[in-house]
Amino acid sequence: MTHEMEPAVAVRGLRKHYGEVRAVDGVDLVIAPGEVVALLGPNGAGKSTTVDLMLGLASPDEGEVALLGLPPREAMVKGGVGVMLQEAALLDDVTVRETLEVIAGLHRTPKPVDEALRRAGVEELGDRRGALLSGGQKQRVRFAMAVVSDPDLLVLDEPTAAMDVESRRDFWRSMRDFTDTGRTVLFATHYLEEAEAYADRVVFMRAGKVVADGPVATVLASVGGRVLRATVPGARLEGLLGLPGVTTAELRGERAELHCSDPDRVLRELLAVHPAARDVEIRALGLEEAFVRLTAKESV
Ligand SMILES: Nc1ncnc2c1ncn2[C@@H]1O[C@H](COP(=O)(O)OP(=O)(O)OP(=O)(O)O)[C@@H](O)[C@H]1O
Repeated sequence: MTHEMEPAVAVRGLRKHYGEVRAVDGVDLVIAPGEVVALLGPNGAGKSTTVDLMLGLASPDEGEVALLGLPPREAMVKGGVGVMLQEAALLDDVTVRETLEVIAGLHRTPKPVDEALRRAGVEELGDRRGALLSGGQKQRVRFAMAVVSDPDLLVLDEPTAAMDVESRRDFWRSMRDFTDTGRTVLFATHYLEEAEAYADRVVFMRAGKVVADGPVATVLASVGGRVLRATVPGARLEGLLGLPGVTTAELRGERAELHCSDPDRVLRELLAVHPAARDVEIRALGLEEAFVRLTAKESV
């Protein structure tokens, strides 16, 4: 592989506004070769716009992008970057194999088409025309299209959007084979469990900005994440919120859920006020809860 000394992705001060909407509002992101990074955020956070700017499909108002040390278009033309976008068209009357042959023909050192089909787990779909593919099959074929150039960097926008559970599992198995060879992957997703399972690092966006960036465990720790649950007869929400160390609290019937960073302390405080509290559980915050807390704060 080439470009080993350069970051796979280097984005600095990226901005794109559409009228009043700050779709991307000052994003910095450096991804080292070999990293698998998930881009997360609620609808409208700016993930797709960031991906489009990174790939040179839209031009930024401000900021710079380098992929594998090159301007995006140059990196793409060289075949170093594989791309899987949600809306990538598949021609109805052309077979999957023919589509892949056309794409392979655009690159200098493509993989054999059969190998790309195999990597994407769609060997049996080679002779199928685009019109006859299901939504999930189309996504797998788009993956084959993205890897046929044998790229060092793969950028995927919601790759598993139309897939059922089994297809998603197969897809990620193919992806593992790809990343095991030291390639770099950036994928945007709404499935937090995919980020948790497959990414070395998560980047959370909200309102055009990066609000958290790091390994899953580090991001969870930064959100201060422990949850203490207990059955607390006679509890009232205001009282629970007033306990020292509690950041947020919920109460359903007698079952209380307290978010905090020091659950031992909160438990002592709770028992001091509510000696009858019982069925206590303490667990770490999940990525989904961290996501809600990181992305639901006051708008910036
Ligand atoms: N071409 C455009 N013209 C005007 N506004 C746009 C355009 N593209 C994106 N936006 C706006 O920019 C913001 C960010 O959109 P973007 O599609 O990047 O978000 P996203 O995080 O990818 O969302 P989703 O999870 O729904 O795909 C949104 O408010 C969107 O409406």
